[in-house]
Amino acid sequence: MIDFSEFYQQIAKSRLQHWLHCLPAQLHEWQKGQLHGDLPRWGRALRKLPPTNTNYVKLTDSVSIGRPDEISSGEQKKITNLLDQFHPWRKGPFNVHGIDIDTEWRSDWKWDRLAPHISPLKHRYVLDVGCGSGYHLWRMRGAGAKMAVGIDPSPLFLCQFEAIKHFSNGYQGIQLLPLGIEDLPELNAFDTVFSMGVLYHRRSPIDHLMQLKAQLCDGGELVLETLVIEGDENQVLVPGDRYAKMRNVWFIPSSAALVNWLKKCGFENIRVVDEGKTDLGEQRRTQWMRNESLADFLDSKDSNKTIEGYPAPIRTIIIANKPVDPQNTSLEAHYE
Ligand SMILES: Nc1ncnc2c1ncn2[C@@H]1O[C@H](C[S@+](CC[C@H]([NH3+])C(=O)[O-])CC(=O)[O-])[C@@H](O)[C@H]1O
Repeated sequence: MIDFSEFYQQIAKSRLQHWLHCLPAQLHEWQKGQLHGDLPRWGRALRKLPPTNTNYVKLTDSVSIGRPDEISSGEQKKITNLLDQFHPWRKGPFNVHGIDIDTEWRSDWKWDRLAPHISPLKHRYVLDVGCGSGYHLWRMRGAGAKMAVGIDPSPLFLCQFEAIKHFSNGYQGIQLLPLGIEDLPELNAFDTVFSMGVLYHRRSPIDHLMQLKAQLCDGGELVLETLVIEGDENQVLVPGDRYAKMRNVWFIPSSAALVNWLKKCGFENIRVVDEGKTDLGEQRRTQWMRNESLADFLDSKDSNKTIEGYPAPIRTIIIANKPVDPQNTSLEAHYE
């Protein structure tokens, strides 16, 4: 249904080549398990997307692929209708041949907050864990990453990614894989690993941090973005049944507590580079995401509280490094 063979060819020549011992079999199993879900329907919509031909792939300030004047108005309508079959579009925005996919989240705002603080991505191998539709993967390539790999178990987000990629005229060095963090072997190969909006969904956040560390090469950089509460290093919120109507929220620490967790996991050079309340303009209902959004998750009389009475979402960005192991010779020395 989804063809990953070109990606396998790309990584066969790279420092990720050791991943090939398990990845193709894993993805084959995954596709077999999707036969009775929505993937076949989304796959049909993907195959109906008309071929277009562009060399316009702009990834620096936005994700804009293809110019408006490269397609007819009839094609524009057809593409818009097909893209709408991948509703709800949560992470973006994307512009495809002038079609503005105004997603629920302004993921570009998050990118703008973190970009000044991270090590330059030029020539780096980067992994984005829980990458959603892959919006940030495109921005990582735009910032010069040699290869941007995203993992996200949701088949819808894979199809959204493939839909955008369809228009990019064979653009390489970027791929979303339908895997969870728990499915990865210890690759110890990425220069930068991003985990954004994932930690609070994990039942075991310390294991999550250790799994992220196991993907980094020595000295590599972790960019961790997650929900936090205000408070000192001893404060952690474990919400009841729901937090902001989400059922799958487990641990919301303070930034100070999270710094301690990272220390405990053996990270170094840990710094909080940004912390702020989520703005109603950053997560909202749009014509491409017609379900409930942040305004519906907050107390209508007090926007400092969620509808359950918990503190409204505050998000932190923390950067840390995996220590260099003096015993370990650099991966770079082995490949390329
Ligand atoms: N086990 C797992 N492993 C990896 N990903 C997972 C797992 N479980 C769920 N996810 C994925 O993690 C993403 C979290 S959203 C952040 C998107 C982007 N990073 C953003 O910063 O905007 C945050 C939110 O919407 O609450 C979803 O796409 C899940 O499918």
